[in-house]
Amino acid sequence: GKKVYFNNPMWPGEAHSLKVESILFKEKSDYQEVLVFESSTCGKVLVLDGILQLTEKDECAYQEMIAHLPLCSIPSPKTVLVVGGGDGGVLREISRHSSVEHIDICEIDKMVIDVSKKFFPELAIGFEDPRVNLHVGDAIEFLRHVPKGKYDAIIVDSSDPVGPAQELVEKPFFETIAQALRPGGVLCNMAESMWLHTHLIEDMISVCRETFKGSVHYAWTSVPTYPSGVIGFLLCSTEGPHVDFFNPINPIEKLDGAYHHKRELRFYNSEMHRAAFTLPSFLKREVRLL
Ligand SMILES: NCCCN[C@H]1CC[C@H](N)CC1
Repeated sequence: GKKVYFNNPMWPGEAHSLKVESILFKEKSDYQEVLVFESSTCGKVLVLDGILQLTEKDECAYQEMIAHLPLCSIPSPKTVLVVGGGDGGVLREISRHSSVEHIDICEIDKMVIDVSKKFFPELAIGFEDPRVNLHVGDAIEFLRHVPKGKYDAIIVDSSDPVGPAQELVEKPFFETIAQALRPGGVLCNMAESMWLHTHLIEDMISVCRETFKGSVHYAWTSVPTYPSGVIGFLLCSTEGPHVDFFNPINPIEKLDGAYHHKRELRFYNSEMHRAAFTLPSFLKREVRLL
């Protein structure tokens, strides 16, 4: 029959295509168009406003890295906040940490949560953890009412800074994150592709260097279906007890919860953690990490 392909916009003039078997869901929420389709090669795919968010095949890389890079960098994370992350995948990973007692998640679009529960049960299982407190709303508003120094770790699992997530890369937002973290607390923020967004990364790093007086580092990993096949993370710590992001003080291998929800880790381990912070020379120069 007719070949139907979804084209994920990579950068002007570039796109990554996935063959579509069938469309499973397509509706507009109050914030964006939500699309789910069955692909020929990567399982089910979640798309928001035409931009690929995750596929069943490689979501493990993104969700495991964005959750364990921060949580394995501090001795005993207890309180965690997730900004975005409405598909539940990051929650699934956080719940591997038995030291965690309280998880807040602030997702602006309830349709993303409902769609994930229906089509991505292996991710939405994260919402079943009794430590999870769901807040549906704007994270900027949510963070305004958070007591100073409440969280050990904050994970910003956002979509691209266009549309609903635009404000999540601006300085005021990072300032509210810093005040919500305890001394020596950590932020892990999705930070785009080193091949496509070096100026955005440069801007984010300079804002974070002004805002987080501990340390600021860029890490990256392979997610084949993301633009250019890689995605980055900004790891920041507030002033206080030193955080050595390069050597996990709380290695996942020693956690009993490493095997959780009857699901083993598929991607993250302590070697991948260390490797994630090694950077190509062009990036070191671009973001003045030389
Ligand atoms: N929990 C999955 C969220 C995915 N985050 C983003 C999707 C769009 C990409 N260009 C960047 C990561």
